[in-house]
Amino acid sequence: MSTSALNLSTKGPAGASPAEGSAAGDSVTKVTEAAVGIVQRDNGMVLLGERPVGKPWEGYWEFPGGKVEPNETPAQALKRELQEELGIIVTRFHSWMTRTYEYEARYDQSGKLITPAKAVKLHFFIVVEWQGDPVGLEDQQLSWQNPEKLTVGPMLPANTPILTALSLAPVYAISNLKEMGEVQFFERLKMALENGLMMIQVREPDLSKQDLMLFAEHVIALAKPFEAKVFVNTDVESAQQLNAAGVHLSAQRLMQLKVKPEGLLVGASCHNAAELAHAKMLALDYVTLSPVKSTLSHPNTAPLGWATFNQLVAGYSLPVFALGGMLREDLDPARTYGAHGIAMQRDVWGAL
Ligand SMILES: Nc1nc2c([nH]c(=O)n2[C@@H]2O[C@H](COP(=O)(O)OP(=O)(O)OP(=O)(O)O)[C@@H](O)[C@H]2O)c(=O)[nH]1
Ligand SMILES: [Mg+2]
Repeated sequence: MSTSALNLSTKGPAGASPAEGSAAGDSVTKVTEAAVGIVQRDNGMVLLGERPVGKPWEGYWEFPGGKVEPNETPAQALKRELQEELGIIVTRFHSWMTRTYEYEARYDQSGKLITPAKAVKLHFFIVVEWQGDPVGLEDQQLSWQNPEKLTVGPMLPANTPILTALSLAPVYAISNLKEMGEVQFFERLKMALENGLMMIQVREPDLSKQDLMLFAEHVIALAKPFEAKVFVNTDVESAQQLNAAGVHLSAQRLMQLKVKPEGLLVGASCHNAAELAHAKMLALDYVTLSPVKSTLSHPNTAPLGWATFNQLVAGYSLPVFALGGMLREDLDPARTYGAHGIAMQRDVWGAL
């Protein structure tokens, strides 16, 4: 059934009392915990399923998964749900983000309650290896989708930021004009783009404002045919003026920001729990967390190490790029410690 045709409203009609009572509809007393699997192929395509008829939000598309049962960890729930719903055995996965979402009650035009208000805490996992071919064992339709160009819908409303997060590639390159010089930098950038680099940050604190704008313009022009995203480490207005995919805020700019700007992606540099909490409150699109290892860029800062990194990002709601002394081979370990990906200023330009 197509739910989009129902003309649903999230509020009861003015003056009408919902047939099943507003107490049942509006009050959220407990939080439902669920484990959700982003089953992802090497080419980035993810598996979506349509919620079956008879379930709340039937007809909406979601990632496979379901409720965490008592005495079960979210990871155990993930494995069980994916076996029950898809018939696959999950063999390798990373815990990714944890987000809470409050669904408002929905009523039809006569005021009858369709789905009650509900709070969910979703534990997302990226599933990278599994046995068997996924089959819709609950009569749900399945579809492999490019998260940036969905051809099915509507998606469950909680999942919009999840799709944005999935549009951020796991390898994030930071410009290094100072050490490489212009000729080598642009040569390596072109090579990297041809080899699949999709996320670039222009970060050149030593350039004048005017030179930074010119440099960023050039990087954006080169990245465009590859649909690679360029984030500029500057103020929001300058990034908007450049028509960059996003802005990357320093920790200082982050802590001064009160509301997330609209119209571009927004990421920020974090180094501690307070900065992570502020980025979460603003619902930014991603953060970097550094320095994980000791790094040439910040020789006097003590590295966090993977254990502290892991503690800081456990249960966090935004995608986190590990930064600081990262090598390309750190991507896998970074993901096992809860990172979305890794950001690099040096190794990425040499190894591609
Ligand atoms: N599986 C799944 N659930 C999601 C997603 N996004 C989201 O808000 N949810 C919410 O998380 C909860 C998970 O529930 P589910 O309906 O899949 O649970 P389940 O498989 O255990 O179903 P059952 O209770 O009918 O046996 C629901 O409240 C659902 O609305 C998503 O992408 N995938
Ligand atoms: Mg389910």
